[in-house]
Amino acid sequence: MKTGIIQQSLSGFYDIFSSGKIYRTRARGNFRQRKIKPVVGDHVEFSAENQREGYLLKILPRRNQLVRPPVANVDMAVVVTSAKEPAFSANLLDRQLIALEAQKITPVIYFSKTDLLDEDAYQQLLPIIEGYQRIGYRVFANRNPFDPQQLLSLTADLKGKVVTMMGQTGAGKSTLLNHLAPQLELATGEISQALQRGRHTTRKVSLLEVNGALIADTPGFSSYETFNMTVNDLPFLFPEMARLAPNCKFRGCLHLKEPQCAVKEALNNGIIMRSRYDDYVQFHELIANQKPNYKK
Ligand SMILES: Nc1nc2c(ncn2[C@@H]2O[C@H](COP(=O)(O)OP(=O)(O)OP(=O)(O)O)[C@@H](O)[C@H]2O)c(=O)[nH]1
Ligand SMILES: [Zn+2]
Repeated sequence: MKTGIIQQSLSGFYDIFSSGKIYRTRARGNFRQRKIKPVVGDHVEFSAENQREGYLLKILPRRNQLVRPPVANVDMAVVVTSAKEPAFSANLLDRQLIALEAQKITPVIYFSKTDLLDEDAYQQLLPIIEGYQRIGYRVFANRNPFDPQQLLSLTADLKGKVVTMMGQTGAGKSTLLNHLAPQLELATGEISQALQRGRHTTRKVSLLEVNGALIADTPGFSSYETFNMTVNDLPFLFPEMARLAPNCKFRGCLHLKEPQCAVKEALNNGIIMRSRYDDYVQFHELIANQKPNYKK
């Protein structure tokens, strides 16, 4: 018995990465009767005499699972955030960050198009960059988005992880992938095409090996989806607020109107970014007013 990660799922076959090799397997008969369908990124047990005909035996518990693209056990997402064209939006960035926090996927923030900013505009971006760094996020925001040193350290962060790209259309996801993996020119050509194609087209999903990382060849879930967390979970998806919550007078403090709230105090002392807090309040209201779509 061997263990590995499903790299690609294609008309009934599952290609599995295991100790540097790829094994083509099929699901065992009894497997199909169960409800659970293997997806790319699944950690699995399988048996194989050779690399061409093996059997997928068992899916190990999933840490998380994305629907678009269908990938399990995603470790990290690169949030490609445009500094200009389209203009930087802290609100959009925060939406993406909480969606990732909710799934326990580590965000990495990569600012694209910083080369298009004039010096004044770049200086204005610096406190924002520092703000996100203070929260604890890894932020890449070099003046030159394709600075070789920056690309190397991003590559180092992704190494050994299952990664998906995230970011609004036009942010520069495929451009970044092309820079991370110029050696994959053909494959990344396919990526660009795949990204151009409509979202409604079903296509195969695979994890591409890029400098030791496994990167989903289609971008991650959209941040425009409805918020699928509760108002009580929301404060925990802002790490800087979650850290302070134990100091609030009330347990379960939502940091809104409650007295002796450590988060509000930190906000007034300039420790918590105003834009983050405003987004928190806005998301809270959106969730509170959202009609549950899973119950009839
Ligand atoms: N100057 C500059 N242009 C960039 C940068 N990143 C991307 N672009 C340009 O922005 C446009 C959009 O980039 P893409 O990589 O296609 O964006 P995407 O996020 O993959 O977009 P979708 O496929 O629509 O989701 C292209 O014309 C890129 O050449 C950057 O850092 N600097
Ligand atoms: Zn509070």
